[in-house]
Amino acid sequence: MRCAKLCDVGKQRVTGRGSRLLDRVLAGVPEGESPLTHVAELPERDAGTADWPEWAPDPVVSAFRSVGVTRPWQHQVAAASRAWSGQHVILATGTASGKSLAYQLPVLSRLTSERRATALYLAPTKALGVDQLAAVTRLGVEGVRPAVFDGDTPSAERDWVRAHSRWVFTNPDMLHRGILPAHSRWATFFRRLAFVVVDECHAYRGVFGSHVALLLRRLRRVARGYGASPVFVLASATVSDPATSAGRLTGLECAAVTEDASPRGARTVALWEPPLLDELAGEQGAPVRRSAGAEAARILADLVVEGARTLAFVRSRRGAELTALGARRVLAEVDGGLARRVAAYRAGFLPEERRALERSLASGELLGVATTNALELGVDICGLDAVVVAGYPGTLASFWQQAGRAGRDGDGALVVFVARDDPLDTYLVHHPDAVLNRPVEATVLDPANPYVLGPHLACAAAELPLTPRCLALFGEAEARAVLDDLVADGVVRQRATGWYWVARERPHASVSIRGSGAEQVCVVEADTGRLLGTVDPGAACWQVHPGAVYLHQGSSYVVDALDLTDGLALVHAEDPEWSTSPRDVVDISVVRTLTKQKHPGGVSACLGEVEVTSQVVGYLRRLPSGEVLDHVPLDLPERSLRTRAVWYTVSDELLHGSAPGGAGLDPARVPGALHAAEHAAIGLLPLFATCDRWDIGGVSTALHEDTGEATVFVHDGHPGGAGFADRGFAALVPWLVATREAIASCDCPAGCPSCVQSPKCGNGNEPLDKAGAVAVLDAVLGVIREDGGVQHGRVLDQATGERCALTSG
Ligand SMILES: Nc1ncnc2c1ncn2[C@@H]1O[C@H](COP(=O)(O)OP(=O)(O)OP(=O)(O)O)[C@@H](O)[C@H]1O
Repeated sequence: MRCAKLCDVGKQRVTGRGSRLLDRVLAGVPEGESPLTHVAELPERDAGTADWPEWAPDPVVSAFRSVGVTRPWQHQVAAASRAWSGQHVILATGTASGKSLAYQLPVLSRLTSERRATALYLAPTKALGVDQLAAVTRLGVEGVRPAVFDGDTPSAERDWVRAHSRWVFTNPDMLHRGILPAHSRWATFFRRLAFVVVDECHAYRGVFGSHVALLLRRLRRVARGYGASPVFVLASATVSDPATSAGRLTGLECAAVTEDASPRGARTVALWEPPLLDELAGEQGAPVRRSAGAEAARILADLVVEGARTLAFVRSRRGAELTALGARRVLAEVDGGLARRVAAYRAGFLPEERRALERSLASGELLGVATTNALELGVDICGLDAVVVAGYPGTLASFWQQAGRAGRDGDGALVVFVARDDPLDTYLVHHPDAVLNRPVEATVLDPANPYVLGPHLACAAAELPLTPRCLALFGEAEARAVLDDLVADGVVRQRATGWYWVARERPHASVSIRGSGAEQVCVVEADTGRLLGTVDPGAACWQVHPGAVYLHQGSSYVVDALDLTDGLALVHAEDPEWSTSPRDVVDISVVRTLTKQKHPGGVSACLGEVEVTSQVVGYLRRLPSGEVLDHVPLDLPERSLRTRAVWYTVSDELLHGSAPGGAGLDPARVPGALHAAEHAAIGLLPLFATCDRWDIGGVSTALHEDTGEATVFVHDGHPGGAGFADRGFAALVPWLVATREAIASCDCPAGCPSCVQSPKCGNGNEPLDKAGAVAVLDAVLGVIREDGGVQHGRVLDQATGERCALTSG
């Protein structure tokens, strides 16, 4: 397969700069050892411009002209005009397609024509908010007084911002903790609020997305309390089904503008799988691939030698440092001057430092930069000669955001995606359509999760009493049920007119919108007493167990002690050469089956509530090459989690049967086959739900006491779930097909991290049966397909005991 595709592409390869650069990078690879699995040529696209809309006041148009924008692009006018006419709108077009102008134009026009109107801008990161403020300030439109209001704003300035700024740039954290609880101090601002801009809205997914969805409903309620109904303008480089995603996030009907009319240079996209190494052994003696970071360093160095301005995106901060270092080392042997033109970039940079970096990349003074995704959002770096993406960044949205930095008008650019040792990456480099022709994944969030809804209803009640009329905003029935619990807990009091917050202290400070909502574990440097950060209590045993290497703002620390009772992890600064990966053992019981599809032939697929009991039992120390140093045991308490899971059961006849369609497995092979199928399924779910494999977990067993059959569970890692299991259930067939393909297309003999080994398996990746997993998945998929796919299944709702036809597949 590999060869055929390459030859096809080879024939039609054009001589653009992208393919010339790729040839240079491949020059040193021995014949027959090409790491390429696919090469695609993406054509150039011309700009589609439009006239400035008639409603845009002259001073605003002149401001844009003064920064070099002579004519807007068509999608900018389409989105801006919708927002101007009062329609909520989401603009979902590519990286660097000028999304900022699309919201700046209606907002600045309104602020110019209505001298009292105000606007709010929300960014997922502080840095992006500061960058966008700088862009609006540069436009210099009179009377707007744009200002940042975030955790870094000195208190002396805060009063000024509240009183005078007409366009406030902030983030969800500040809106939650600083603005909504003190809304009476913002009364004038809220009364005149005309627009809310939600930038990079695909960042709001999973539990964080569910929090932000409820936060936006709280914002709408407070604004309504002051008589305002602002228009929402959302922007994202890439979200799937944008109108639905925006609707779920804001609770409002949103129009979508998706046709991208910005110009784009031609790009050569190469998919690259590093070779398996003979000399290194991973867990259970499995082969290890050359690390994506090491491969990226070499590619980066080759591109720099060619004079190509290149960004290499690497998954971790440490990885970014190591990749830059690796590239510099290679270059030092060629030309010391070139080595100095490579740098690392990671989180924690100040806006001035980002600007300086943008300038030196644009001028060519810097040729190569290895970076984390800190450079993904809101950095005006585009038109580069090459981008190397080392390791799938988790979502297709992020992948295109990163790849979109490459592409110059006229002469092409190169994008190289280097697979990591991981089933999802393996799948992607062997299935180019899943990278090149697939719509980006749906943004999954679940504002009805009672664990998230409860804290937000408490905050809402503390902001303004909740009346029965408001409940529709928060999902009527779910909100009533959660309020009943809050009343029973004595947190809110119900009166004839509604629900009232009773305590003196407001609940906001104890609600973390970036985690589960529970009290956080503080990570403190023991020597200095400095608070480095906080960790979700549910994740503490994972992230800050004794001995864990903890990274903060690019610096490395090692955990000395974890005290779960006091919520404290003590660390010291240390940068060992290894990283650590925790191992846990997990048990699962079914609390309630919500939907069940029973397929004649021996397979059932279910979605439901489960109780997961897990215990971190040790951790692996691993070198950057992937080599495992040792396993260190730990003694930590069990943790119990009530969440949602998707699971399938397989009958003994189907597992053992040798008739056509049966897996034909000897009973002794079943545990290893199910275990391998479970690991790969966890690795592949992020292809369908915007989650990380660390957001989910799994259990497989040859006989589960609740189902009475061989069962594979994949569960959400957050209390109440974040929608990931639901998404897995909805996409069961394509998900299992991709899982099977990822296993089958890995060329290792008996299982490795690229297919069925899991980096967090509590059983030390034992037993695993790679061929058995393919046999089980073939048998399961055969039965489901025989039954006409999932759409024709029946649903058993055990909560009501009713049977109804399944409507979603
Ligand atoms: N109509 C236009 N004509 C020419 N240049 C434009 C136009 N609109 C925007 N630009 C320029 O395109 C670049 C990218 O714009 P912008 O940063 O708004 O894109 P974006 O879509 O928000 O990017 P990202 O995906 O990184 O968030 C900027 O330098 C901007 O000045």
